[in-house]
Amino acid sequence: MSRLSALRPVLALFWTGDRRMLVYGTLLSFITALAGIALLGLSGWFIAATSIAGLTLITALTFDVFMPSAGIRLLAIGRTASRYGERLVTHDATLGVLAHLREHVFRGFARADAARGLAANPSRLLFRLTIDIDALDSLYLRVLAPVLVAAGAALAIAAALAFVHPLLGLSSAIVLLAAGLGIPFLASRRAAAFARRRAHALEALRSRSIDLVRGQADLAMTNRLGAQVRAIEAADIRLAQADRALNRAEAGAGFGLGILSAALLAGVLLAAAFLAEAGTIGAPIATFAVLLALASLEPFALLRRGAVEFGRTLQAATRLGPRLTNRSDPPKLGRSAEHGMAIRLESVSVGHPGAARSVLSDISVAIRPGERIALVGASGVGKSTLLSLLAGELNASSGNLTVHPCGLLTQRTELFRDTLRGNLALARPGASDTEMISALEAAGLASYVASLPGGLDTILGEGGAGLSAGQARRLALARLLLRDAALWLLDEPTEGLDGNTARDVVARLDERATGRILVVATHTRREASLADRILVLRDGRIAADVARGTPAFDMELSQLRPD
Ligand SMILES: Nc1ncnc2c1ncn2[C@@H]1O[C@H](COP(=O)(O)OP(=O)(O)OP(=O)(O)O)[C@@H](O)[C@H]1O
Repeated sequence: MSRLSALRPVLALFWTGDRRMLVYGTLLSFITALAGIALLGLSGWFIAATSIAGLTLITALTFDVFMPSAGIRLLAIGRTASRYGERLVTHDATLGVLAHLREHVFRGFARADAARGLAANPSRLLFRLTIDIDALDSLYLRVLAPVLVAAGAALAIAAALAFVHPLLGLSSAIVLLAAGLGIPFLASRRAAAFARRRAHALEALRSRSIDLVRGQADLAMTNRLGAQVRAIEAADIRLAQADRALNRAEAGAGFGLGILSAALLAGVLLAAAFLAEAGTIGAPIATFAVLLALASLEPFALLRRGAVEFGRTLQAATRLGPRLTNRSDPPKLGRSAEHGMAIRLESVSVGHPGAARSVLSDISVAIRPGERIALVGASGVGKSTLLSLLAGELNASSGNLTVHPCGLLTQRTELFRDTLRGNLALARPGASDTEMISALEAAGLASYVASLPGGLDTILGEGGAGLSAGQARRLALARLLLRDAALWLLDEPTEGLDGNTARDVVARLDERATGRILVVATHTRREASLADRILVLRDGRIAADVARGTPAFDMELSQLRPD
């Protein structure tokens, strides 16, 4: 039961989406199933009734062939039309639901706490957004709608058989509902572990294959190619074993439903023969009852696939559920963002989520508009953490914070598989080519881009592949320069650039940063020379705060890495 409760957020999302389409789809499926069953029953009755009517002249002349044959034609055409409509509506509804779901999952993963967790395992997002969401399409198409349709059809058949004889109706209702739903239920329990195993094997197969392709050179150098290939083969074998087990479970459910169908048919046949013998019903009604019984299990047969996939569906719902609830990020403590105001931190402490202690404690500092700050200190002291706090990526655990909207250049350059233009436009969607080229110039990359045949339309590979590390860094810098933010936060902006380019970039930054607040985390003299104030971090606190023009400033500068 607790596992079933994992479906709640998914079902709630289905319901808040376009539920009309889901309801129409189910109704159309129900009409299609009913029309098929009624067609068989009415045809059987009609054939039997016409042949009996033909035995004597009077009945042959008086028997109305038109109404039943019109009914048969109506049912045949109606079934075709409703099947067409059902396919259209149910698939449209499913695609709509999946799109809705994908958006919610993505929003869930975009929350700061989840995004940080994902950074450690990016393939997880890919799997959640692809195979987990796809696994949920069977919830409506193969489980919810077919269960409702099969149960509804069973009740309708039982009601029709109750007209033949009440006991026949009651017993068929019990058999159809108990065994028709029970067999797929048992199949789903039998298959659940295999369905989950299949999903794990598929993820392992995909991620190991990606590792093989991406890390081919490293694997070859360390003589691990063979081991990686064997790991892929092992995942493939597990996948095939799970597939075989699932196929067996599905075949078993099919076999069970086949036996049930034969047993029900035999039972109704015997009952109809008994009732006909007793004179309670005639041959046409007996034929009608037998053919209804013949068709009654058809809607249940559609449950087989959904039943064996149900374990996977539950697993996907369990994984995605926490991302679907409407929790927002925790409020940012004492944070206000007002234009024209300086940055102000009052007794602020900050740490990384899940870490035992704060990285920075009880920090107080005020930064005036237009001021340029260099953050210096030993590696791991918390410079990047302070930038993340100012950028709003981390929350303060205590204290008050006033900060501007900002542009942030982190140590890890995030570039996307897109054109250079697309990568730059992330910073300012409406930016013109001239503005982009000017930003590239300021970042020292314009002449390289001009030398490319595609110019700004050149497509980058995943993660900026196609650019050297230094070029990628300059492109990220150009993207920052395009952002017209009052505050620029730069984390070691010229790391990885050669001396000449780095000096050039610092000079251009100096020019472009006029009028903005600049906070640069750095280990080098050339970057710190941009600043008119140096904050020295030590042991989680600000150990020194020195202004340009003082001997202390020159001393701090001299202790930094020379260019
Ligand atoms: N995502 C994270 N989760 C947990 N702890 C982290 C995380 N990122 C950094 N830390 C820890 O926070 C502390 C400060 O790290 P931070 O990156 O801010 O240092 P830094 O001064 O910028 O170092 P560097 O000069 O090497 O870039 C370190 O002890 C580090 O281990």
